[in-house]
Amino acid sequence: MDILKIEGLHKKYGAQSALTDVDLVVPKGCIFGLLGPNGAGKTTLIRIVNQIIDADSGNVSVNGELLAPKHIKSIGYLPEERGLYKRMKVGEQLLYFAQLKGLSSHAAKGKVKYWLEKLEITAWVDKKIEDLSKGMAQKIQFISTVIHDPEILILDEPFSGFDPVNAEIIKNVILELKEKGTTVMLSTHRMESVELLCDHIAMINKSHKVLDGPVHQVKDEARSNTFEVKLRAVHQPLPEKFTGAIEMAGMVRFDVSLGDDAPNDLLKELMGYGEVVSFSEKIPSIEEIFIQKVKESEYE
Ligand SMILES: Nc1ncnc2c1ncn2[C@@H]1O[C@H](COP(=O)(O)OP(=O)(O)OP(=O)(O)O)[C@@H](O)[C@H]1O
Repeated sequence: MDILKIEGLHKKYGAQSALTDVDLVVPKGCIFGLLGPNGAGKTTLIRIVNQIIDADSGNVSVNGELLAPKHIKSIGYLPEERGLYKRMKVGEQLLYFAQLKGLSSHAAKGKVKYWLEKLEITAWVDKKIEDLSKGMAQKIQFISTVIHDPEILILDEPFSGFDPVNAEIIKNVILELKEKGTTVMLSTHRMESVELLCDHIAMINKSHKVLDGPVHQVKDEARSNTFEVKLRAVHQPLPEKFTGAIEMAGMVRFDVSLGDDAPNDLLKELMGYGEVVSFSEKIPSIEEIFIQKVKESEYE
C-alpha cells in the first residue's frame, strides 16, 4: 500500500525549474530517503506535500485521496529552518503545538509528559526556549513534530545541530516510530544516516528525479562486479591486468574488474601469486552512487 503518491509534479519559480515532471511513490511504513544536491528541488517537493506552496501542475495523494487541508494533521513536518517561540517555556510550547494539531488539552498534557520523559529532558519543562542551546532547541522542535502521532513524518535534515550521542537518540526514536507504523520521509545530506535508516530512496537532481527504488535494489544495480583483493607473500610479479596495486604493511592491495569471469576462477588465479588475505566484492555506498549520479547529469 502506498501512503504517498506524487504524479507529474512541476514547479517553477519564475524561469527557474524546481521540479520537472516528478513521480514518486512512498510505501506505507517505510523510511524514505529524499536525496539530492543543494538546489535540487527537495525542499520544494516537501513544501508542496505540506501544502505550504502549490505545484504548478501534477497530483499528490495521501492514502489514495488527493491532498487536501484535512491531511495537514496526518503529517508531521520538521522544516530545515526551525521555528520555536523564543519567549515561551518548553512545556507551554509543546502543549501549544499539540493542541494546534488537534489534541485535546488532556491528551496534549499526556503527550508532552511522555516525550519529555522519553528523551530524559523533563527538567527542561519550565526553561525558556531562548535559554536552550541549539541542540536542546532541536530536540524540542523534534518533539513538536511527532507529538500528535502523525501517520507521515517529513524530516528535513533531522540530525543537524545534534552531537553524536543525541543524533543516535533521535535515530533510535525514528526507528521506533517506524516499528509502530509511521511512514518517514527523510531529506538529508548525511549519507551514513541514509545507509543506516532508509528502506527506499529517491534522488532529485536539477529538478528531475534521477534515481528511485528500494535501497538494496539501487545498490544492486550500481554494482560493477569489481573485487578488492589483498595478497601477502607475493612470490611472482603480478600481471598487468591487476593494475593500481599498492604495497602497504607487507600486503599488496588492488581492485579487479571481473567482467564475465566467475569469482572462484579469479580467486584460484590469485592464489597462484601469493596468500589471499582478503577477497571481497566492492558494493558501492549510497554516497558513491549519489556522487556518480550527480557527475553523470553534469554531462547531460
Ligand atoms: N522561493 C524561491 N524563489 C525562487 N527560487 C527558489 C525559491 N525556492 C527555491 N528556489 C529555487 O528552486 C530550486 C530548488 O530549490 P530547493 O530549495 O527546493 O532545493 P533543495 O534540494 O531543497 O536544496 P538544499 O539541499 O540546498 O536545501 C533552486 O534552484 C532554488 O534556487
